[in-house]
Amino acid sequence: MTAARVKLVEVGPRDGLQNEAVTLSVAERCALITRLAEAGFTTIEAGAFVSPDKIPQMADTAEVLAALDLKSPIAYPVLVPNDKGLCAAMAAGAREISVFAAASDTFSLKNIGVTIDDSLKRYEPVVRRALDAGLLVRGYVSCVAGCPYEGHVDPERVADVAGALWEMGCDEISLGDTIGTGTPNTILAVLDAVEDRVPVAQLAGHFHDTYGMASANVYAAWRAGVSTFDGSVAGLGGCPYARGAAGNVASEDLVWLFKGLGVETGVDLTRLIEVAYWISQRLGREPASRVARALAPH
Ligand SMILES: CC(C)(COP(=O)([O-])OP(=O)([O-])OC[C@H]1O[C@@H](n2cnc3c(N)ncnc32)[C@H](O)[C@@H]1OP(=O)([O-])[O-])[C@@H](O)C(=O)NCCC(=O)NCCSC(=O)C[C@@](C)(O)CC(=O)[O-]
Repeated sequence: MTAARVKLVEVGPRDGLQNEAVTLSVAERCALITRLAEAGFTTIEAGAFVSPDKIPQMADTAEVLAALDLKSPIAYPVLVPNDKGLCAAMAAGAREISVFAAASDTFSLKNIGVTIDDSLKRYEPVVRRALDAGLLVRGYVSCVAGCPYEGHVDPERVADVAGALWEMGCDEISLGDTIGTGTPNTILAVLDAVEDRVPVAQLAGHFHDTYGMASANVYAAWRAGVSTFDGSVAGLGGCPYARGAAGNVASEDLVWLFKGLGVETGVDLTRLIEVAYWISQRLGREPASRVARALAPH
């Protein structure tokens, strides 16, 4: 059953900016978030409470949250890797957090310094505490269609990690094709395995566009019943622990794709493209999205 309305999660201010060479100021990060909200996004990933030594672009996420209206209907989730991150997120007033695991041990070790099993043990009390405090919790699984270090990833491994996060109480599980090697068949095999453990309505597709397959993967996942998709304005970003990985599917591509399918997103494409050009100029790059380039503002 395909959804007539999809939820688009704008991850540019986190996943996008975390891998850009230019580190933006808090004011610029807030301006980006505000413009994305004005374009119609209702969920905007606002930052990450991770080590500033590892990801300097996400330093001062508490200051970003302090400048946002956290009581507005717009959700501003933040990444949290451990209890220290949760404490900081809660102190900053976050109402939604995301924990992030992987389906590859090597990637997990490079990204967060622990194996998959140890990460799940670490997340269990973090998720419980966040839920007890009334926060919403998303669980990410990286490398669902391939790992930059280990290559092939077994869909059953993805299902085990997604299932473990779901059983911890996560409200939503986002399946990350971190290096963008997936094609529709790969993604459908992953969904097939994961759906035995997590209801499809609670899944999100998080596809990077390294090989230009992200929109095809979104379409396949939507046809398979997924109705939440992550995207990044202008296709910003990548992952610091996956060298060569391109950014997320551009949010402009998502809006264009779903517009063509007659599916409601709530996002104004013209305003979004203005934001794509504004942030790209600030970062000294071109928007990665061909939709944005085709519809470039004069
Ligand atoms: C996970 C850690 C923190 C472990 O880092 P660690 O070094 O193993 O942790 P530690 O406990 O040994 O602590 C070392 C230092 O980090 C500090 N520290 C410890 N925790 C925190 C924290 N929460 N916030 C701030 N500082 C922290 C801690 O206080 C200490 O400081 P020191 O005493 O040396 O001054 C580190 O490896 C880290 O921050 N890694 C960055 C992970 C990251 O942000 N990756 C990118 C996001 S994931 C992604 O992009 C994929 C995704 C989600 O988009 C989906 C997809 O596309 O696949």
